Amino acid sequence: MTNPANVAPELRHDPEIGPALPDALAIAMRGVHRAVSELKRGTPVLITGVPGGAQGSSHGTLLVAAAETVGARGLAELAEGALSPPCLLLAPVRAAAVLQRPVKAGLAGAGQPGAEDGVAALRLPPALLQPAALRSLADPVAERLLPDAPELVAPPALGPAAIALAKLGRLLPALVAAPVREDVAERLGLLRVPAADVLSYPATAATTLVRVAEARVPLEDAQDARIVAFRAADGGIEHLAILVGEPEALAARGGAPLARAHSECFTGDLLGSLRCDCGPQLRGAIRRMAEEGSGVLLYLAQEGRGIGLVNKLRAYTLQDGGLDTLDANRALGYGADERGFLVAATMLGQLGIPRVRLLTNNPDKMAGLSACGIEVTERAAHHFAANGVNDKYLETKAERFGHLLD
Ligand SMILES: Nc1nc2c(ncn2[C@@H]2O[C@H](COP(=O)(O)OP(=O)(O)OP(=O)(O)O)[C@@H](O)[C@H]2O)c(=O)[nH]1
Ligand SMILES: [Zn+2]
Repeated sequence: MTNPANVAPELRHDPEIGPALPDALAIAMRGVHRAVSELKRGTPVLITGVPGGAQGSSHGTLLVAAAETVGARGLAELAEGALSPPCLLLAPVRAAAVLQRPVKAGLAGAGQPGAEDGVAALRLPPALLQPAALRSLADPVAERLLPDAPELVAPPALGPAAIALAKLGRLLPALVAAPVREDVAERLGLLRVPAADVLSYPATAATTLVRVAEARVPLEDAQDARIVAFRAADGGIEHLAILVGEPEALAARGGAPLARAHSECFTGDLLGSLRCDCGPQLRGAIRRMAEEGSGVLLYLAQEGRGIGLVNKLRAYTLQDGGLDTLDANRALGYGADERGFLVAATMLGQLGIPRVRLLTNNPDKMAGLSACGIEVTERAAHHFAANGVNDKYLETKAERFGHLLD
């Protein structure tokens, strides 16, 4: 079941050939994908269109480059294409850390998707317009003494879309930005991406998932298991469903199979990291489904609660410095939890499983799946004993994320 609000009415899925994507949607997704790639390789891009403003005019276009990746060439292009001196876009919490004083949240774009806390902008003195200084401004792990103090300026209207684009690339949400000289942008062949396409990308990718492959994979803990792979229509990130027994048959009879929406954790699931409880939760869920005879585990490509593995490693370093798991995410400029539930709901819908008993301690997962059209008939608690390393992590989940303890 998908959230009808997020599905274009003319969009239909054919399991044989994939989704029949309207051209406009396909072009929009491709454009966002390309823009993310440009940012990751340090190339500036243009974000177009102020909501309710002068669409397509140079005032409605923002030239941006990711602070984390931009090098000398990218900065030279940015300087050449900028109509006025560039500023640095940051999450307000990161700006406050740089300035060492409180910064009011919601300076621009508060309430827009992808920018829940708004955006702050810092004026960049010339000494800070170089790659190492920008990385240091962007990254709390790479902080060092700066030669010149930046100051707050009014953020551009397209700031939230710029931050959202960096987050899609799992980059630090920090971008050098300036209004653009259209003639220079044209000459440099810089890519343009509409802000609206960036902001709607997560919902579009989630609702255009298709089943692309499936195989029987007997597991140590569940002999009768299959893996079904799902891929977004733009060829983006892939998600897996691990089916134990025949949960679809149970669902077809009106039953609610055991289900778990498990976010990928490379360190915990694969390496047995003691910092979290993901490994025991993954294997424990599969064991429980095997004991019961059936169940479905959605293995979601949402590493680090949606901030990606690289940022999760940064968050771990911040946690070693004293922050908890929630504040570490925030210090990086990310939200405490960046995951959405539309992907999981779409997968369940396509598997023909509209109602589930959900293995989780996280009330947000139940509410999120319900909001996307999946009926959660019951919560099945999913606790594992602390291991001496993850004790504080589990405490934080209970105290600050509201995870249920029973
Ligand atoms: N950012 C960040 N992510 C973490 C940290 N520790 C674990 N994770 C990630 O958190 C996710 C764990 O998610 P889940 O176990 O599915 O969900 P949950 O919110 O704990 O809820 P449950 O269903 O009760 O387990 C994985 O993507 C991990 O990579 C951390 O310290 N920081
Ligand atoms: Zn983990």
